[in-house]
Amino acid sequence: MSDNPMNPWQPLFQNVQKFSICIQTHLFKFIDHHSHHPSPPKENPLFSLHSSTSSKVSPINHGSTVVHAPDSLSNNKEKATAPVTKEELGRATWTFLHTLAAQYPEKPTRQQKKDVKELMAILTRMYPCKECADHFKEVLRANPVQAGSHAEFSRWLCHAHNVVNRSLGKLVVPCERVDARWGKMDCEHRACDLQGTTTSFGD
Ligand SMILES: Cc1cc2nc3c(=O)[nH]c(=O)nc-3n(C[C@H](O)[C@H](O)[C@H](O)COP(=O)(O)OP(=O)(O)OC[C@H]3O[C@@H](n4cnc5c(N)ncnc54)[C@H](O)[C@@H]3O)c2cc1C
Repeated sequence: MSDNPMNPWQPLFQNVQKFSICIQTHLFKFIDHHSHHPSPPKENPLFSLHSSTSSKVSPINHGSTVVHAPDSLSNNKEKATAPVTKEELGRATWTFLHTLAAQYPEKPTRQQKKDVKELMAILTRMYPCKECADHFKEVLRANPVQAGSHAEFSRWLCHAHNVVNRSLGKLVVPCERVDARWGKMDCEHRACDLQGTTTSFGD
């Protein structure tokens, strides 16, 4: 396709590309925060959707829309497709879970309480490390999920994480200080906060 100004798909491609850059900026912010990575690329997104071709990118898919990847990525397939380790997966999952706990409302709805319990149960069935999933099932059996409030759920999760830590010979974390380690996501106008009930009846 060429850069035809009359192309009716052009606004869509531009929006998708803006979205892609936005996601990558937040992703890089996160990585930067944790590993002092250099600042995010501003004009060279990991993937870009164009209605035209460029000499600096290689198409990796053909069709009505061409998806381009930077040469550095398309020439280095091994790196791009390298599987994550059990440790990397574990760190990413704990980050997700503790961040969820940090944002879990003080007064969760009945549905939110049900959802976190279900989420933990799903981990015991679908976590992509069977040994870990089986182990977590035992952890949950001995320590049923407590999700009546933010404080209760974040302490419970910290305790469950410590049970896993102990079994792996790792240091345990004092759970009364868990809020100092994990906070809410840094979103403008608290746009990432989960909403809970403002009243205490009904649960
Ligand atoms: C549900 C689940 C079950 C797992 N089961 C197994 C298993 O059976 N066998 C196995 O080999 N691996 C398992 N893992 C992976 C393992 O727990 C670690 O994630 C992995 O070994 C990497 O450890 P890490 O030392 O980098 O820190 P992680 O344990 O991944 O912790 C990440 C960060 O969380 C913080 N943290 C540590 N403990 C706590 C706590 N109690 N409360 C709050 N924050 C804390 C620390 O800052 C730490 O750097 C499991 C992971 C998950 C999510």
